[in-house]
Amino acid sequence: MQKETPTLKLLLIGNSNVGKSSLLLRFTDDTFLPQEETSATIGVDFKVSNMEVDGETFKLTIWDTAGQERFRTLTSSYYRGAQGVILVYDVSSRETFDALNTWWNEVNTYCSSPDVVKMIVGNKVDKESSRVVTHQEGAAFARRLQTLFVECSAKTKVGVEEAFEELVTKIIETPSLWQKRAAPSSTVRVTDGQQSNGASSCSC
Ligand SMILES: Nc1nc2c(ncn2[C@@H]2O[C@H](COP(=O)(O)OP(=O)(O)OP(=O)(O)O)[C@@H](O)[C@H]2O)c(=O)[nH]1
Repeated sequence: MQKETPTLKLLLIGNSNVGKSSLLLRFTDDTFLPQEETSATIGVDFKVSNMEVDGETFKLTIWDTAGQERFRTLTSSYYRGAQGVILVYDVSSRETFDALNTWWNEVNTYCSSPDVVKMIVGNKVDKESSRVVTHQEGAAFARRLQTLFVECSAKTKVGVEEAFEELVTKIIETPSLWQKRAAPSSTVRVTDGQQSNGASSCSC
């Protein structure tokens, strides 16, 4: 019998305009859209990508959520089943960095499992001349919250792949997040009203 590809759910959150959709597009399609071609995310969007780690393929479903409050609906359902959450800010905007406290509280409200891997990402490092949040500040904040921390640029590509790789590697190092004890193949479980064959896991 063919082995099922483990599926991981990752979530991008953070203020509007910090570059969540751009990070996702850079990671999945290696593309960056200029300002005039981008638009605010409405509700939620997601893309699927495969990643190989130590010879094993993982299927990533990466959810891009709206930063604008008026476009955020069904918040708790975004988080359901997520194994990794990326909290994004813009290094050239103090307001987006300060808002991480609010995003952090939201994660802790909706992700009850302490195992869910969180990563803080400072985006737009290409805008070095208008940077207002230093690398040290970002790193210190992440250290205080005991999360992973990466700076990157969706525009220049710097750090983007590394961010996703580090997050996924950390998730894989936490088997409780993605491995289900092998259920007999004939077993069908019912979760949240939906049928599931026990292939993927839910942590939140
Ligand atoms: N210079 C620079 N601009 C970026 C970068 N990433 C995104 N942008 C720009 O920032 C703007 C917002 O990017 P989005 O990816 O739409 O931001 P978002 O966080 O998804 O916004 P919402 O969908 O409203 O939550 C766009 O004009 C992007 O082109 C980056 O790394 N560097």
